Amino acid sequence: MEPAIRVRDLRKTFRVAERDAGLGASVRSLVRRRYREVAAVAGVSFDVAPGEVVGFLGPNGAGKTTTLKMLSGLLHPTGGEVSVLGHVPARREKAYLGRITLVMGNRNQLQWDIPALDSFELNRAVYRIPEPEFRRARDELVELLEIGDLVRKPVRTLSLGERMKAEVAAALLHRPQVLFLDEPTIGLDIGAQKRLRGFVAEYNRRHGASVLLTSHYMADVQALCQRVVVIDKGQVLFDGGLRQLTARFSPHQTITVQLAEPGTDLSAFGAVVEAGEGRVSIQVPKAETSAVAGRLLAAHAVTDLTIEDPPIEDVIEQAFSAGRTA
Ligand SMILES: Nc1ncnc2c1ncn2[C@@H]1O[C@H](COP(=O)(O)OP(=O)(O)OP(=O)(O)O)[C@@H](O)[C@H]1O
Repeated sequence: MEPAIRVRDLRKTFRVAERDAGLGASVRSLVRRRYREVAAVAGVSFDVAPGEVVGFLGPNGAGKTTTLKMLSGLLHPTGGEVSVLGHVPARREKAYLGRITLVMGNRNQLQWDIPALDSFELNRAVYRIPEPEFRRARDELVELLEIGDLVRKPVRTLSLGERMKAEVAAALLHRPQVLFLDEPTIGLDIGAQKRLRGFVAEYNRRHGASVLLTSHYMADVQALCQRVVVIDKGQVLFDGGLRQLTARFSPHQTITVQLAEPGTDLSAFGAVVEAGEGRVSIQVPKAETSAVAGRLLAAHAVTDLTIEDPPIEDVIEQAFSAGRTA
Protein backbone atom coordinates (compact mmCIF):
# COMPACT_ATOMS: atom_id res chain seq x y z
CA MET A 1 0.00 0.00 0.00
CA GLU A 2 1.25 3.49 -0.88
CA PRO A 3 1.96 5.52 2.24
CA ALA A 4 -0.26 8.57 2.82
CA ILE A 5 2.81 10.53 3.93
CA ARG A 6 6.28 9.80 2.63
CA VAL A 7 9.24 11.78 3.94
CA ARG A 8 12.81 11.15 2.76
CA ASP A 9 15.92 12.88 4.06
CA LEU A 10 13.92 16.05 4.67
CA ARG A 11 15.94 19.13 5.55
CA LYS A 12 15.29 22.72 6.47
CA THR A 13 18.06 25.14 7.25
CA PHE A 14 17.22 28.67 8.40
CA ARG A 15 19.67 31.48 7.86
CA VAL A 16 19.50 33.80 10.85
CA ALA A 17 21.22 37.16 11.17
CA GLU A 18 23.59 37.24 14.11
CA ARG A 19 23.99 40.33 16.19
CA ASP A 20 25.92 41.06 19.31
CA ALA A 21 24.34 43.04 22.13
CA GLY A 22 24.72 46.82 22.31
CA LEU A 23 24.14 49.86 20.14
CA GLY A 24 27.53 49.73 18.43
CA ALA A 25 26.86 46.15 17.42
CA SER A 26 23.45 47.15 16.04
CA VAL A 27 25.04 49.83 13.85
CA ARG A 28 27.81 47.49 12.68
CA SER A 29 25.26 44.80 11.85
CA LEU A 30 23.54 47.21 9.48
CA VAL A 31 26.72 47.54 7.49
CA ARG A 32 28.05 44.03 7.59
CA ARG A 33 25.65 41.29 8.52
CA ARG A 34 26.82 37.98 9.85
CA TYR A 35 24.67 34.95 9.36
CA ARG A 36 24.40 31.66 11.15
CA GLU A 37 22.77 28.54 9.78
CA VAL A 38 20.25 26.70 11.92
CA ALA A 39 19.59 23.13 10.79
CA ALA A 40 16.03 22.86 12.16
CA VAL A 41 15.36 19.62 10.26
CA ALA A 42 18.47 17.67 9.36
CA GLY A 43 17.59 14.57 7.33
CA VAL A 44 14.28 13.17 8.54
CA SER A 45 12.69 10.09 6.94
CA PHE A 46 9.47 8.25 7.81
CA ASP A 47 6.20 7.01 6.30
CA VAL A 48 2.65 7.20 7.56
CA ALA A 49 0.17 4.65 6.21
CA PRO A 50 -3.39 5.59 5.22
CA GLY A 51 -5.53 5.67 8.35
CA GLU A 52 -2.55 5.55 10.70
CA VAL A 53 -2.21 7.84 13.73
CA VAL A 54 1.43 8.61 14.50
CA GLY A 55 2.80 10.62 17.42
CA PHE A 56 5.57 13.02 16.43
CA LEU A 57 7.55 13.72 19.56
CA GLY A 58 10.60 15.67 20.56
CA PRO A 59 11.83 18.26 23.04
CA ASN A 60 11.41 22.01 22.44
CA GLY A 61 13.20 23.09 19.29
CA ALA A 62 13.54 19.52 17.94
CA GLY A 63 12.09 20.49 14.54
CA LYS A 64 8.52 19.20 14.85
CA THR A 65 6.67 22.35 13.83
CA THR A 66 9.13 23.01 11.01
CA THR A 67 8.51 19.49 9.69
CA LEU A 68 4.72 19.87 9.92
CA LYS A 69 4.94 23.22 8.11
CA MET A 70 6.87 21.58 5.27
CA LEU A 71 4.38 18.71 5.11
CA SER A 72 1.48 21.13 4.88
CA GLY A 73 3.20 23.28 2.26
CA LEU A 74 3.79 26.38 4.41
CA LEU A 75 7.57 26.09 4.15
CA HIS A 76 9.82 25.02 1.29
CA PRO A 77 12.28 22.28 2.24
CA THR A 78 15.99 23.01 1.84
CA GLY A 79 16.46 19.39 0.76
CA GLY A 80 14.94 15.93 0.60
CA GLU A 81 11.59 14.73 -0.62
CA VAL A 82 8.05 14.88 0.69
CA SER A 83 4.97 13.34 -0.81
CA VAL A 84 1.55 13.52 0.86
CA LEU A 85 -1.38 11.74 -0.84
CA GLY A 86 0.78 11.78 -3.97
CA HIS A 87 1.23 15.57 -3.89
CA VAL A 88 4.32 17.68 -3.41
CA PRO A 89 3.15 19.93 -0.54
CA ALA A 90 5.34 22.95 -1.41
CA ARG A 91 3.42 23.37 -4.68
CA ARG A 92 0.34 24.20 -2.59
CA GLU A 93 -2.06 22.95 -5.26
CA LYS A 94 -5.72 23.58 -4.42
CA ALA A 95 -6.42 19.88 -4.83
CA TYR A 96 -3.79 19.21 -2.19
CA LEU A 97 -4.89 21.84 0.32
CA GLY A 98 -8.43 20.51 0.04
CA ARG A 99 -7.29 17.11 1.29
CA ILE A 100 -5.23 18.09 4.32
CA THR A 101 -5.46 20.29 7.38
CA LEU A 102 -3.03 21.82 9.85
CA VAL A 103 -4.24 22.60 13.35
CA MET A 104 -1.88 24.54 15.58
CA GLY A 105 -2.95 24.68 19.22
CA ASN A 106 -1.37 28.07 19.73
CA ARG A 107 -2.74 29.79 16.62
CA ASN A 108 -6.30 30.66 15.74
CA GLN A 109 -7.88 30.83 12.34
CA LEU A 110 -11.38 31.74 13.53
CA GLN A 111 -12.38 35.40 13.35
CA TRP A 112 -12.44 36.81 16.85
CA ASP A 113 -15.56 39.01 16.71
CA ILE A 114 -18.02 36.79 14.89
CA PRO A 115 -19.57 33.44 15.80
CA ALA A 116 -17.71 30.34 14.63
CA LEU A 117 -20.69 29.42 12.43
CA ASP A 118 -19.98 32.49 10.27
CA SER A 119 -16.32 31.55 9.99
CA PHE A 120 -17.42 28.06 8.93
CA GLU A 121 -19.28 29.71 6.03
CA LEU A 122 -16.08 31.45 5.02
CA ASN A 123 -14.28 28.12 4.98
CA ARG A 124 -17.06 26.66 2.85
CA ALA A 125 -16.38 29.35 0.27
CA VAL A 126 -12.57 29.04 0.50
CA TYR A 127 -12.64 25.27 0.05
CA ARG A 128 -15.59 25.41 -2.36
CA ILE A 129 -17.43 22.74 -0.39
CA PRO A 130 -20.80 21.95 -2.02
CA GLU A 131 -23.69 23.01 0.26
CA PRO A 132 -25.11 19.54 1.11
CA GLU A 133 -21.63 18.16 1.97
CA PHE A 134 -20.84 21.25 3.99
CA ARG A 135 -24.03 20.88 6.03
CA ARG A 136 -23.41 17.21 6.61
CA ALA A 137 -19.82 17.80 7.75
CA ARG A 138 -20.75 20.83 9.87
CA ASP A 139 -23.59 19.05 11.63
CA GLU A 140 -21.50 15.97 12.27
CA LEU A 141 -18.65 18.03 13.74
CA VAL A 142 -21.01 20.17 15.86
CA GLU A 143 -22.58 17.03 17.24
CA LEU A 144 -19.37 15.09 17.86
CA LEU A 145 -17.69 18.06 19.52
CA GLU A 146 -20.86 19.07 21.37
CA ILE A 147 -20.59 22.70 20.33
CA GLY A 148 -24.16 23.38 19.19
CA ASP A 149 -24.57 26.42 21.46
CA LEU A 150 -21.01 27.66 21.33
CA VAL A 151 -20.81 28.17 17.59
CA ARG A 152 -23.47 30.88 17.79
CA LYS A 153 -21.51 33.08 20.18
CA PRO A 154 -18.70 35.46 19.18
CA VAL A 155 -15.45 33.51 19.39
CA ARG A 156 -13.90 36.04 21.81
CA THR A 157 -16.48 35.07 24.46
CA LEU A 158 -15.48 31.38 24.41
CA SER A 159 -13.15 29.68 26.88
CA LEU A 160 -9.88 28.28 25.54
CA GLY A 161 -11.24 24.74 25.46
CA GLU A 162 -14.45 25.81 23.73
CA ARG A 163 -12.53 27.84 21.18
CA MET A 164 -10.18 24.94 20.45
CA LYS A 165 -13.15 22.69 19.68
CA ALA A 166 -14.55 25.31 17.31
CA GLU A 167 -11.08 25.67 15.72
CA VAL A 168 -10.90 21.93 15.15
CA ALA A 169 -14.38 21.90 13.60
CA ALA A 170 -13.39 24.72 11.23
CA ALA A 171 -10.23 22.83 10.25
CA LEU A 172 -12.15 19.65 9.41
CA LEU A 173 -15.18 20.99 7.51
CA HIS A 174 -13.62 20.05 4.19
CA ARG A 175 -13.17 16.45 5.45
CA PRO A 176 -9.40 16.25 5.07
CA GLN A 177 -7.79 12.83 4.74
CA VAL A 178 -4.55 13.89 6.38
CA LEU A 179 -4.49 15.79 9.67
CA PHE A 180 -1.40 17.58 10.93
CA LEU A 181 -2.11 18.37 14.56
CA ASP A 182 0.49 20.53 16.30
CA GLU A 183 -0.16 20.56 20.06
CA PRO A 184 -3.95 20.56 19.60
CA THR A 185 -4.60 20.13 23.33
CA ILE A 186 -2.06 22.66 24.64
CA GLY A 187 -3.34 24.61 27.63
CA LEU A 188 -6.63 22.70 27.84
CA ASP A 189 -7.80 21.22 31.12
CA ILE A 190 -7.68 17.45 31.52
CA GLY A 191 -11.37 16.97 30.70
CA ALA A 192 -11.17 19.04 27.52
CA GLN A 193 -7.97 17.24 26.45
CA LYS A 194 -9.72 13.93 26.88
CA ARG A 195 -12.77 14.97 24.85
CA LEU A 196 -10.65 16.36 22.05
CA ARG A 197 -8.57 13.22 21.74
CA GLY A 198 -11.72 11.11 21.84
CA PHE A 199 -12.93 13.20 18.95
CA VAL A 200 -9.69 12.74 16.96
CA ALA A 201 -9.96 8.98 17.45
CA GLU A 202 -13.56 9.03 16.26
CA TYR A 203 -12.76 11.17 13.19
CA ASN A 204 -9.93 8.79 12.33
CA ARG A 205 -12.25 5.79 12.69
CA ARG A 206 -15.12 7.27 10.67
CA HIS A 207 -13.13 8.75 7.84
CA GLY A 208 -9.97 6.61 7.78
CA ALA A 209 -7.85 9.76 7.98
CA SER A 210 -4.11 9.68 8.65
CA VAL A 211 -2.98 11.77 11.59
CA LEU A 212 0.43 13.11 12.51
CA LEU A 213 0.23 14.53 16.01
CA THR A 214 2.63 16.46 18.19
CA SER A 215 1.85 16.83 21.86
CA HIS A 216 3.73 17.32 25.07
CA TYR A 217 0.93 15.45 26.85
CA MET A 218 1.76 11.78 26.87
CA ALA A 219 -1.87 10.92 27.64
CA ASP A 220 -2.71 12.15 24.11
CA VAL A 221 0.00 9.97 22.63
CA GLN A 222 -0.91 6.88 24.63
CA ALA A 223 -4.59 7.23 23.82
CA LEU A 224 -4.19 7.85 20.11
CA CYS A 225 -0.92 6.54 18.70
CA GLN A 226 0.20 3.00 18.11
CA ARG A 227 3.42 4.35 16.71
CA VAL A 228 5.69 7.26 17.52
CA VAL A 229 8.47 9.02 15.66
CA VAL A 230 10.82 10.70 18.12
CA ILE A 231 13.08 13.47 16.87
CA ASP A 232 15.74 15.63 18.45
CA LYS A 233 17.98 18.24 16.85
CA GLY A 234 16.24 17.70 13.54
CA GLN A 235 16.95 13.96 13.39
CA VAL A 236 14.95 10.82 14.04
CA LEU A 237 15.96 9.09 17.28
CA PHE A 238 13.31 6.40 17.20
CA ASP A 239 10.48 5.16 14.98
CA GLY A 240 8.27 2.35 16.25
CA GLY A 241 5.66 1.25 18.77
CA LEU A 242 5.36 2.73 22.25
CA ARG A 243 6.15 -0.69 23.67
CA GLN A 244 9.36 -0.96 21.69
CA LEU A 245 10.26 2.56 22.79
CA THR A 246 9.95 1.46 26.41
CA ALA A 247 11.89 -1.73 25.72
CA ARG A 248 14.69 0.15 24.00
CA PHE A 249 15.11 3.14 26.27
CA SER A 250 13.99 1.80 29.60
CA PRO A 251 15.47 -1.56 30.49
CA HIS A 252 13.91 -1.46 33.98
CA GLN A 253 10.58 -2.30 35.57
CA THR A 254 9.27 -1.37 38.98
CA ILE A 255 8.07 -4.04 41.42
CA THR A 256 5.88 -2.67 44.19
CA VAL A 257 5.05 -4.86 47.15
CA GLN A 258 2.87 -4.45 50.20
CA LEU A 259 4.60 -6.18 53.10
CA ALA A 260 2.89 -7.75 56.10
CA GLU A 261 5.85 -6.57 58.21
CA PRO A 262 6.68 -2.92 57.56
CA GLY A 263 10.30 -1.84 57.80
CA THR A 264 11.80 -4.81 55.93
CA ASP A 265 14.90 -3.89 53.92
CA LEU A 266 14.53 -5.00 50.29
CA SER A 267 17.67 -3.40 48.89
CA ALA A 268 19.14 -6.86 48.24
CA PHE A 269 16.46 -7.36 45.55
CA GLY A 270 16.98 -4.14 43.58
CA ALA A 271 17.26 -0.36 43.81
CA VAL A 272 14.65 0.87 46.31
CA VAL A 273 12.90 3.86 44.72
CA GLU A 274 10.13 4.38 47.27
CA ALA A 275 9.41 3.00 50.74
CA GLY A 276 6.79 3.75 53.36
CA GLU A 277 3.92 2.21 55.34
CA GLY A 278 4.99 -1.29 54.40
CA ARG A 279 4.83 -0.41 50.69
CA VAL A 280 8.15 -0.67 48.89
CA SER A 281 9.00 -0.09 45.22
CA ILE A 282 12.18 -1.45 43.72
CA GLN A 283 13.59 -1.04 40.25
CA VAL A 284 14.97 -4.15 38.57
CA PRO A 285 16.32 -4.98 35.11
CA LYS A 286 13.41 -6.14 32.95
CA ALA A 287 14.96 -9.53 32.17
CA GLU A 288 15.09 -10.32 35.91
CA THR A 289 11.64 -9.10 36.92
CA SER A 290 9.89 -12.45 37.27
CA ALA A 291 12.84 -14.12 39.01
CA VAL A 292 13.11 -11.25 41.52
CA ALA A 293 9.34 -11.26 42.10
CA GLY A 294 9.51 -15.00 42.77
CA ARG A 295 12.36 -14.60 45.27
CA LEU A 296 10.53 -11.75 47.01
CA LEU A 297 7.39 -13.81 47.43
CA ALA A 298 9.41 -16.75 48.76
CA ALA A 299 11.44 -14.68 51.21
CA HIS A 300 8.83 -12.29 52.64
CA ALA A 301 5.18 -12.15 53.67
CA VAL A 302 3.85 -10.15 50.71
CA THR A 303 0.15 -9.19 50.66
CA ASP A 304 0.19 -7.46 47.26
CA LEU A 305 2.61 -7.25 44.33
CA THR A 306 2.48 -5.21 41.09
CA ILE A 307 4.92 -4.93 38.21
CA GLU A 308 4.93 -1.75 36.12
CA ASP A 309 6.75 -0.25 33.18
CA PRO A 310 8.02 3.27 33.86
CA PRO A 311 5.70 6.15 32.88
CA ILE A 312 6.01 6.97 29.19
CA GLU A 313 7.16 10.52 30.09
CA ASP A 314 10.24 9.03 31.74
CA VAL A 315 10.92 6.76 28.78
CA ILE A 316 10.75 9.69 26.35
CA GLU A 317 13.03 11.73 28.60
CA GLN A 318 15.52 8.85 28.55
CA ALA A 319 15.26 8.65 24.77
CA PHE A 320 16.08 12.38 24.53
CA SER A 321 19.06 12.14 26.84
CA ALA A 322 20.32 9.04 25.00
CA GLY A 323 20.08 11.08 21.77
CA ARG A 324 22.01 13.94 23.31
CA THR A 325 24.88 11.79 24.45
CA ALA A 326 24.97 9.73 21.24
N1 LIG B 1 11.59 30.98 10.96
C1 LIG B 1 12.67 30.55 11.65
N2 LIG B 1 13.85 31.19 11.56
C2 LIG B 1 14.93 30.76 12.22
N3 LIG B 1 14.96 29.68 13.02
C3 LIG B 1 13.82 29.00 13.15
C4 LIG B 1 12.62 29.39 12.49
N4 LIG B 1 11.64 28.50 12.82
C5 LIG B 1 12.20 27.61 13.66
N5 LIG B 1 13.50 27.89 13.87
C6 LIG B 1 14.46 27.12 14.71
O1 LIG B 1 14.43 25.79 14.26
C7 LIG B 1 14.51 24.87 15.37
C8 LIG B 1 13.30 23.95 15.35
O2 LIG B 1 12.12 24.68 15.66
P1 LIG B 1 10.66 24.03 15.67
O3 LIG B 1 9.70 25.12 15.96
O4 LIG B 1 10.47 23.23 14.43
O5 LIG B 1 10.77 23.04 16.92
P2 LIG B 1 9.64 22.23 17.68
O6 LIG B 1 10.14 20.83 17.76
O7 LIG B 1 8.33 22.44 17.03
O8 LIG B 1 9.68 22.88 19.13
P3 LIG B 1 8.50 23.17 20.22
O9 LIG B 1 8.21 21.85 20.88
O10 LIG B 1 9.19 24.12 21.15
O11 LIG B 1 7.35 23.76 19.49
C9 LIG B 1 14.62 25.75 16.60
O12 LIG B 1 15.98 25.87 16.92
C10 LIG B 1 14.04 27.07 16.15
O13 LIG B 1 14.60 28.14 16.88
